[in-house]
Amino acid sequence: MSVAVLGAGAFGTALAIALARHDADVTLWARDTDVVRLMSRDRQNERRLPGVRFPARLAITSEIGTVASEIVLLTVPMQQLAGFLTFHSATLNGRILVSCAKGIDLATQRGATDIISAACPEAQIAVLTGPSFAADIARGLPTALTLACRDDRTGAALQEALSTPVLRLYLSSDVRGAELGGALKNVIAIAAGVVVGAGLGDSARAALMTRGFAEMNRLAIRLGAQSETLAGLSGFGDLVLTCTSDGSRNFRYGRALGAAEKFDPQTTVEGAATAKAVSILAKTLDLEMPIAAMVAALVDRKISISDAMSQLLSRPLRKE
Ligand SMILES: NC(=O)C1=CN([C@@H]2O[C@H](COP(=O)(O)OP(=O)(O)OC[C@H]3O[C@@H](n4cnc5c(N)ncnc54)[C@H](OP(=O)(O)O)[C@@H]3O)[C@@H](O)[C@H]2O)C=CC1
Ligand SMILES: O=C(CO)COP(=O)(O)O
Repeated sequence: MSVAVLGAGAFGTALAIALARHDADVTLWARDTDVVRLMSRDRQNERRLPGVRFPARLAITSEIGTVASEIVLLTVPMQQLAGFLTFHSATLNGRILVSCAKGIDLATQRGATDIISAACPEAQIAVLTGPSFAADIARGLPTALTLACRDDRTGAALQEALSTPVLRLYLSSDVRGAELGGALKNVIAIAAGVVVGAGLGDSARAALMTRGFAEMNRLAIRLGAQSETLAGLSGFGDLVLTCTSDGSRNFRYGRALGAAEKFDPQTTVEGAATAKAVSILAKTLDLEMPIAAMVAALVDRKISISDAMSQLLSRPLRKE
């Protein structure tokens, strides 16, 4: 079995390592020839996933045209996905494309699978998502993810091809629910970080996670997702992980906002743009998404932390 992973960030590198360790022929593609040269020389991704050696079956390339695998994992960040596909759709059309990005495109307010199917209409599309830090996958720690695909046979084949003894994939046909769970939990993770950074305590964080989960469901179900999917690994599972762990960049970013501390602007924080996309969607769909609106306003520095909190706390009392 051969798999290509396009995008040599932390997640793409970790998946490539995990699959190559488990006897797959894996090609990891990066756009930058210097990065490819260094990874080939050092047999590790020093910048994005330092300290984890590449298995022998992991090949590295900057030549996307030489990538022959039928199964292709797309691991570039969400806000770069549409631009990436503009360049590479001819190469990728007709293959099995597995979306691994967690976000909503700000320019179009569309999820990854809609962006992929618009660029590559002949491709078969799946979503791989769930609670999984790149560092954990790369270390071979046990991880469980959702593999969502509308076509049952392709989904089952991908589940088989991409599972390893420590990377367990659960199959779903709810592509919309899987991609929205992964996208929306990042927004709530930023808000959870804000609560912790502002010193509001763990009880407030638990309340925010719970109300955030209700908000995730509200939007996702309106967009055609199934509530069972949101309650699974791709929604609730990933929400728990990213709202409670320092390993999450979204959580750390929110915590820095809440504590008025600096944060490295080069870090990938998918929830920031996604919160803005969600706020636009909420207006269009006439949905109440107060936590996403608060995160969007905080990201753009349109509101102070204390004003954000008092706005949330002064909302009318209502039934749960
Ligand atoms: N890290 C994690 O633990 C997890 C991440 N994810 C998801 O995976 C996605 C990627 O995240 P992650 O790997 O962590 O991100 P990183 O910040 O580690 O790396 C981003 C990578 O994307 C590459 N990239 C950016 N734009 C383009 C482009 N236009 N064409 C080609 N490559 C590009 C960058 O290349 P360059 O260095 O040249 O800029 C870099 O290698 C996100 O949606 C994230 O939510 C999902 C689960 C876990
Ligand atoms: O999605 C992730 C874990 O499942 C990674 O979260 P961060 O992007 O917040 O680091």
